[in-house]
Amino acid sequence: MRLLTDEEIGRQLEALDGWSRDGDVIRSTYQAPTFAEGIEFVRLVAADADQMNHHPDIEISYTTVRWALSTHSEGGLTQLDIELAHRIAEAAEQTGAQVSR
Ligand SMILES: C[C@H](O)[C@H](O)[C@H]1CNC2=NC(N)=NC(=O)C2=N1
Repeated sequence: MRLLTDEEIGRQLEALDGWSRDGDVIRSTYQAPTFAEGIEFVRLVAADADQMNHHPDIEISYTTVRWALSTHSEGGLTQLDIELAHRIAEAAEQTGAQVSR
């Protein structure tokens, strides 16, 4: 999978609420209603990640879930990171997690 251009990344991030670029990584922070729902949120994304064979960095702190996406094998951002960010947004909807700013 090829690296995305700066322009491709910027344009696609406009359609992803709560995500921002930090160099070779895209990041977001979500708040889940409860710790258990935060874990369920992570569990749903874990299943998607295994299916895609593309895995996020995850930091869980009580009801706060922080995500960092990058394609390690390419050393930057690819379409897989954008796709996984969309799947995270869907899992958030299913578990009541909200973008945190
Ligand atoms: C062998 C396997 O395909 C690789 O280790 C995969 C697994 N998941 C991955 N996830 C991410 N985010 N980047 C990778 O380069 C990557 N590589």
